[in-house]
Amino acid sequence: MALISRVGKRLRRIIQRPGSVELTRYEALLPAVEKLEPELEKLEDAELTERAGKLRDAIGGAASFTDSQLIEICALGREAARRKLGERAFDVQLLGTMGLLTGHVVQMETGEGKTLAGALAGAGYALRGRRVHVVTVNDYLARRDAEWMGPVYDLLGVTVGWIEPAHSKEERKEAYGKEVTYGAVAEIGFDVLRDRLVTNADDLVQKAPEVAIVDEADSVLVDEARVPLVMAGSIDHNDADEEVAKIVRRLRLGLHYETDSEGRNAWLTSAGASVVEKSLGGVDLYDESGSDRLAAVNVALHAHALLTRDVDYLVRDGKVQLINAARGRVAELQRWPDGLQAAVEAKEQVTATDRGEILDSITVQALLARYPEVAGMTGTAVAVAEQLREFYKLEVAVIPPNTPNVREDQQDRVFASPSQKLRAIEEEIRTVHETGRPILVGTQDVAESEELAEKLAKAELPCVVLNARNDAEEAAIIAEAGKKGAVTVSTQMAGRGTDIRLGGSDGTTREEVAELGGLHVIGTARYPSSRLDGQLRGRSGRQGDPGSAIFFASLNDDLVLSNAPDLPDGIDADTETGEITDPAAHRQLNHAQRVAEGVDLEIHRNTWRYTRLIERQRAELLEHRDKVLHTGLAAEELEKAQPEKFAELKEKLDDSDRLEQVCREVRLFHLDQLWSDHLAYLTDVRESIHLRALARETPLDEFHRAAIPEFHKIIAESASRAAKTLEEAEITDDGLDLEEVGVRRANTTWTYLVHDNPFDSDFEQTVKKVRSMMRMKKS
Ligand SMILES: Nc1ncnc2c1ncn2[C@@H]1O[C@H](COP(=O)(O)OP(=O)(O)OP(=O)(O)O)[C@@H](O)[C@H]1O
Repeated sequence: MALISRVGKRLRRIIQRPGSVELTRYEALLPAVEKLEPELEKLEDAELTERAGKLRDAIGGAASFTDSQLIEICALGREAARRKLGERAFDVQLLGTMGLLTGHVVQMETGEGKTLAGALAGAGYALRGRRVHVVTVNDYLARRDAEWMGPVYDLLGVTVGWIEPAHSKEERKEAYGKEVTYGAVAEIGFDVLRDRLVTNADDLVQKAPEVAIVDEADSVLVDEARVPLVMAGSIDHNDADEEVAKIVRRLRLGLHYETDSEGRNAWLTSAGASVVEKSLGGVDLYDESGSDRLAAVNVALHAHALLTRDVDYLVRDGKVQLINAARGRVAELQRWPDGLQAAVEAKEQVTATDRGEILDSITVQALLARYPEVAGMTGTAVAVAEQLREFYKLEVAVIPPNTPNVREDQQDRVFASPSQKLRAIEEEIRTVHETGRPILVGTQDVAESEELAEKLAKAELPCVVLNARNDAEEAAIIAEAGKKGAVTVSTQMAGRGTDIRLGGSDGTTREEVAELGGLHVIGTARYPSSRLDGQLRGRSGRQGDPGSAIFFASLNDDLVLSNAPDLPDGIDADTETGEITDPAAHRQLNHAQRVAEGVDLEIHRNTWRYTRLIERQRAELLEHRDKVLHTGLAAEELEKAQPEKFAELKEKLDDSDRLEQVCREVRLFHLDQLWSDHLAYLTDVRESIHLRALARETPLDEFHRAAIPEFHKIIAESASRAAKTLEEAEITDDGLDLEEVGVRRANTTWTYLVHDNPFDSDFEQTVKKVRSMMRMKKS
């Protein structure tokens, strides 16, 4: 017995990956959940709802769940799902639900039923009296999951809603009024930003945040964490310098400009600078008067030299559309910072989009930090366990699969050059295709997927391409990707949430395809993150299906060149095929990926250090703004500052609510304006700190020194500006003529996400530092 328990413990340690929480506590509750089943099965629907209501009465307002409450929630949830979806929640799904209810990020493999596990947790939190937001990665999933799980919530007596971009303010208010609200992360964030600008408390759509359950948690909490969501306003137009774009287009790499090996920076050589100066009519770019022009040239050069069409962006419908590298999809709503966006638009000669003053912004990380309780679910959390702990204080719980994964993950094949690698990939596709097994090839970008498809067509190996350009056909392509003989070439798009069923949509040849060995996945290069590799592999072997996966790589792939270019000596390649079997080559490849991941983490850390100060300032400001919004503070202050004019206004309006509202609008106008100016100032400081860093000052300290005193002026300044407005504005029948004194809010506002800001902070230094640190560690 003792031996069995020792072996069991050891086995558990192996299964229980490092960095994950013990599941024993939850597993021990499963028998009790099962025991309740016959009793609950006998209840009428109404009785089941009533029982959930009793649980609500017992636990409403509690700070956490006791074991018996977890048991009751799981038992009621399992029964509700069985009745309403015809799906009795598996034990592993209930482990996921319990992990979520205790504030963890649960790792459940693809296709294991996270949607239901998340919904039962949503219902559990709601019964404890918490308002829940289930945060999804896109609008489609928000609606799909809310509608799909709606009947389960309903039976448990919990109200549910969702938000999507087309929703009106009223519809949003209603959706946020439900106990559980599903919404895409961007949409929830935009509502937060819009709420921050209302001048009348009745216009608020959200209530205070309480619980967030984040779907695809690694993607949202880590990959997209530093992406700012922006709310902009005003009406001016973007004037990209087309003349500069035209000049820069003629410049040649090596002669007129250089780039660093990571492709992050580009700069003019002296020959390049003199060509530009001459073309601009003999200006001196480097004297004081030329600095605007120099900035425009630098941005245009960045757009020209470092951003590549069909890799970083597409040009579709006369618009520049950014590609999200991690997902391989068009990044809806995203744009680069203004200058760069305009420069790329000028480079591609498409109509410039509007530019606006940033009214407010929030990063995804700061958005989630607002929730006192956060939990998440994803197929790949362990690889980012450290970051989840560091940035969110979240622990990972690894839930075992319901059916064991039997996919065969084959050893990478490494080649000396990309062309030798490509030849081997073609050969692999041909060999496997001849067996009839379906094949999914994952490429790094749109351009590569198209080149490969062309090459395969020439070799009489027809394939279907799925990339950001034809994302509308995604569902149809994926539906048939598991058919016998199918060859699908896809960018990272097929990485997440895509369900490739063996045998294709009708499933008639499922058994035959399974017998052949299932789906074979081929990666054409390792991704900059092992999680992306894992997601591609995960397309095969879903829910116990047979399948296999293999990655091809070359020591001249971008990943290696950018992150670990110094190869150890004495690595030999096969003279004919270029294949390298030396384990040192594999080590180099893994090392390059670890460096890339390290760089990414360091950038995340660095961005967070800056944003943290801004977030603290924002929180302080919002506290004050809330007071102005909900009380008569503005009126009191203005009465004190301008008693005579205030008395005049009071007499005219003869309605204290109206009087308070007029004062509030004036005061909030100035407060919001000052905050927007402050944000612009902080951006300037951050950019100029780059130069100060060269003067050996610590950039972050410098940033704080510049940012803190300016912030402390805002509240007092907004009060004194409001007093001045009251003094100067003419009193009219319905208040003050504010337009006349320039108090006019932006008449159009819009929201977008900023794509990784390449000019951010001390980016380059960070990258170099991490890279050399990683090299030192290795040697
Ligand atoms: N307990 C269950 N019994 C039977 N089928 C289930 C059960 N739970 C989930 N399913 C089914 O499994 C499929 C996958 O579920 P779901 O989409 O929630 O998986 P997932 O974990 O979110 O996958 P992905 O990571 O690919 O998004 C669905 O068709 C769902 O109906």
